[in-house]
Amino acid sequence: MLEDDYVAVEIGKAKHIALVAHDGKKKEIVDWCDRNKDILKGHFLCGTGTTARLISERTGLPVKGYCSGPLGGDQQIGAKIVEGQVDFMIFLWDPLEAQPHDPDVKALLRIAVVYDIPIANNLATADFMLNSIYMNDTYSRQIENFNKTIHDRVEKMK
Ligand SMILES: O=C(CO)COP(=O)(O)O
Repeated sequence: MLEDDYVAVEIGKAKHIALVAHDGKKKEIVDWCDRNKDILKGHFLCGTGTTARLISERTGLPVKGYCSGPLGGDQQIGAKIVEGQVDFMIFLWDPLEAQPHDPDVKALLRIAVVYDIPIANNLATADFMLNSIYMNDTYSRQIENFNKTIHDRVEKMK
């Protein structure tokens, strides 16, 4: 493996956290944020439209809201991941209900994996993440050097 196969992404102590929940999971995420607001207030929060609004209303924390999920909010959060503006995501998707924007949901989960973003899809995982030693420290993620991968593929085609 060559040194430049991977690039390091440095993350500061204050994390950029994306919060997303389907309707059947809204109560869970709002209650969880309320329970953890003393920790969350030290970080930058964003979320899909309705989730962000409900969390903000309950906890008083500032949560930057994007569009509602079915109207493109998942895609906006995905774009923020690509731009390096999300450090981890809590996405409580509902395993018991079909979503009209299922392709967007899949795309968001996919791009989060591509960029090695820690994702909590349930509250137990969210608890583990919030209590991780990395929450109070800097952290360095290693992501694949896509520029190099693409360059290598183009070279092979020549
Ligand atoms: O649909 C969502 C995630 O896929 C969430 O969107 P809202 O937070 O706007 O309900």
